[in-house]
Amino acid sequence: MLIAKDLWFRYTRDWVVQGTSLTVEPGEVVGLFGPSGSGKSTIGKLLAGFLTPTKGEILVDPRGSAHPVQLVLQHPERAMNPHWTVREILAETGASQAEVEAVDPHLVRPVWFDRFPHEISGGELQRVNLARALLARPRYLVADEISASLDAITQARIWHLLLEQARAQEIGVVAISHDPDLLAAVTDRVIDL
Ligand SMILES: Nc1ncnc2c1ncn2[C@@H]1O[C@H](COP(=O)(O)OP(=O)(O)OP(=O)(O)O)[C@@H](O)[C@H]1O
Repeated sequence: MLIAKDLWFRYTRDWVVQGTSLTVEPGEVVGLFGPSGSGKSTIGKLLAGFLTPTKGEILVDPRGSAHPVQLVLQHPERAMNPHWTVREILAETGASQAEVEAVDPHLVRPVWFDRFPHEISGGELQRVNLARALLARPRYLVADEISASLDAITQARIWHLLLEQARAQEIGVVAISHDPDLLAAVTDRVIDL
């Protein structure tokens, strides 16, 4: 279980996260909804350990994973070295070549392995980003607006692939979005900030 207990956080003087608590079960998909500036991305970064709460605590059952909570962001190109091929980007997780080549071909098409990020589309690059997060064998995945800049068909495809992997590997997912229709379609329940 991923448990956040009474989280408080501020970057400067004002509190951005004020006493948020949540739990995510293995395999559960929980939505985080709220208006712009309500602290959704900050909570995502706290859950993934990119930020440390000013008050409160986060408890994670790692179940054997060295990186139990992975964060996937909206702009994959900002999270990747543009001079690396897709193969090198996936191997950054410490995965062997055999593990990289065993990635679900529905998620990463083998013809992309030797291409650079600018040689595949934005939706395809987001699939590589997702595959990289999954190769780290997370128990929980925080998906922060991962499909916000994609067209409806690509958005549906990404979520279908993510949910399929999450179900198969019992990964708990926190889906951050300002789109209530998307959250209704992909989550088991939604926390409204
Ligand atoms: N690095 C930072 N330094 C200072 N303030 C920040 C920083 N990052 C975010 N903030 C502020 O924290 C508040 C919450 O931001 P956050 O990005 O968590 O909100 P959000 O709900 O994800 O918003 P959006 O839906 O617009 O992405 C905002 O008022 C923002 O200006």
